[in-house]
Amino acid sequence: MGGAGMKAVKAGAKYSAVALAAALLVSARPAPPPIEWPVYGRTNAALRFAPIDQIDKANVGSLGLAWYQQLDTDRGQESTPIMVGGVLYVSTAWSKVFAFDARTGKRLWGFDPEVPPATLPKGCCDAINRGVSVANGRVYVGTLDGRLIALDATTGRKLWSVVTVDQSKPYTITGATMTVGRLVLIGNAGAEYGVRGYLSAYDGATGRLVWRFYTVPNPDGKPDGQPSDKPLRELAEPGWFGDVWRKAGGGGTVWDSMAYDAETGILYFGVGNGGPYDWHIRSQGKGDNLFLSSIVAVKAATGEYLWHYQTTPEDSWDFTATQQITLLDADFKGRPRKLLLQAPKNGFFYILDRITGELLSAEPYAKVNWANGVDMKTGRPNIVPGAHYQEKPFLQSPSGLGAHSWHPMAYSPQTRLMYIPTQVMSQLYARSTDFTYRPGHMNVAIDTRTLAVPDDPALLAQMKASIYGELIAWDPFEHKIRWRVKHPSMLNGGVLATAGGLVFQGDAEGHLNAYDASTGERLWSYRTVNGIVAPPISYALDGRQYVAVMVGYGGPTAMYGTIVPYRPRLPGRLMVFALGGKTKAKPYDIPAPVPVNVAGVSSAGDPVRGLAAYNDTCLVCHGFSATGRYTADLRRSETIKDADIFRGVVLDGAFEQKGMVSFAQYVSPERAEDIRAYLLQEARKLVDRGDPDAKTAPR
Ligand SMILES: O=C(O)c1cc(C(=O)O)c2c(n1)C(=O)C(=O)c1cc(C(=O)O)[nH]c1-2
Ligand SMILES: [Ca+2]
Repeated sequence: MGGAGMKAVKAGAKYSAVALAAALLVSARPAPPPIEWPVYGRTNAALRFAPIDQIDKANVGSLGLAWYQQLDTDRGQESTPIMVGGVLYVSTAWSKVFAFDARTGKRLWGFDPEVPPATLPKGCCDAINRGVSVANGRVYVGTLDGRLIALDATTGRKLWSVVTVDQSKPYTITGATMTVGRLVLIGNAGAEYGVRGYLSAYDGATGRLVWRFYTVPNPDGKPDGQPSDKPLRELAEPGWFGDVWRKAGGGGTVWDSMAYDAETGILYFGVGNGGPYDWHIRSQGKGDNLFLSSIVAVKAATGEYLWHYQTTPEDSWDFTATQQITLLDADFKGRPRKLLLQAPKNGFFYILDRITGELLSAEPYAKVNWANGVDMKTGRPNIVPGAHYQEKPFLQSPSGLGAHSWHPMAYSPQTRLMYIPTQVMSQLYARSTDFTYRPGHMNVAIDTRTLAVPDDPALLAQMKASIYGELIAWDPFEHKIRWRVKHPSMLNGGVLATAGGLVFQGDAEGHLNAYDASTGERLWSYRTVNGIVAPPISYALDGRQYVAVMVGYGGPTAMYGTIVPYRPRLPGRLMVFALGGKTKAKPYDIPAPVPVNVAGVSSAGDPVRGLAAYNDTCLVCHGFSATGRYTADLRRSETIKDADIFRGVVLDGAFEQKGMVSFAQYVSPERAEDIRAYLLQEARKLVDRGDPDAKTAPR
């Protein structure tokens, strides 16, 4: 018997009869052996299933906080903690890395790669990082500004660092690294801005580049001297047209998922959307634009191409196939097969034969109106007329945020269900009539003005009600949702399934929840106050099962201010739970909402031009219609009251230390004044409405 059961009994006795009964159940169970969470998806097949059952349906009610650590950043925390050798390794916003004793929470070391704040405007989605990999005594992290760094796992000392991107271009890195044998793999991001995507494999001991797989053709028409040359020449190049993609780089960033099958030596990775979005602008409305929105299989050792499956040919919608790739050996139609499962943004759930790439199943797991199913003979979606939004705007489901984004899903072999965190949201896609490629800017080539938050309270209420999140229990073999839980907001946490018959997920409102994996009944909930987007993990040490999660809301939700509940930006935390845990987290210091005060303030700028400039430059962080959350609410900012002060912030970088760097290379002084005029207009709308936002406090 390990100590865990006994500890739980003692703790339970202090609390309630229910907790005591639950803890007694625990003590009847053999203590779990040590079980690690050694890689991003727990195994390289990425089921995110923890084979530990100490915490189960009967006793989860007595789960409590064992320890926590407050982080030094209040931006989005997306990382999956890695637990090996009794140490928890996490990355945080700004690509920092920390090591903690997994039992006690004692901090062992920290590493700050000192990412320049000026990197922030190069990225779409906050200063996030999804995690490290740990192998051969080293910890590997990709940094927002495009470096790959190896640290000594014992001391956190830097061993080597290489630049993996052209830092003069708008590349960023948000994805977790992955190690396969002696190789460390890292992708990059930036398809919204204009880059060419690729995946790199480095020698983990030295940092030497071993191979690189580019996902779209070289705009110069030259070979790269890499294993992607041949498939790009033979398969991809004939399907790209015109010049716009050459300037913009084409997109196809590998910003999230990878999976590895050690038995076959095959590496799988997901490729992102096209840049710019509109296929008619990007490629003259012709060609499939390989390998955009594709799952690609290569030999891990060499990067040699094996097969690909393109989920969204003719991508015009930011439909990435970078979402989690899960490898599963299971019976499919009565025959044991090696399967690959993915729920990409486009709303279809795909099952492929992972050896041959053959498409076995493609069924919608969410509302899909851009395609009438997938043709199983050709593997192509039947794209509906009008979905390309050329004649008129198209109200599309799913939205560009995806029915499912990077937030990890989990599969339980016990229930044979896939638990997927989804978004219920449609998006009005409208053609941009005046697109010209501008280096370093957002280069999406859609009209973002159609995405404005409505002023009319009734329309706004309608919009809010139509956008939310769900956790669905998807039966991949019967194509049915077995249960669903509705969340008030979209973009909730990633998912963990455990052998205790439980599914854990955090939500945007800041609860960590445990559900019955069979029914979806909520059995336990812990209020963190901050929001959660990261996935929980579970491990066992000294006979005690732990559940760990990074807490801290952020990511692209900043764009959707008014349509998600008000959350002030709060410092992130790593929180670790166990049965009978009784640590009390210190209450957050929650700042009061700032009232709007623009009486008597005027501007010589033009608010209409200001809106266009704002959407180009400010929108991604400060939100549609300036309603953004998690960054300064510009309608309440003192800076908009004075032209000189506003210019000082926008053009001279007065708030650089907060991450608001100078935008002088993107915005002229005249345009800055137009933006100020637009912000004053939006602030006055708040005043006219009686500032309802300011009354909303965190629940
Ligand atoms: O095309 C890209 O390069 C790219 C990168 C990223 C990223 O690096 O996080 C996201 C996206 N696209 C994207 O489309 C998207 O919806 C998204 C959501 C998030 C997030 O962290 O929540 N990142 C990204
Ligand atoms: Ca994207």
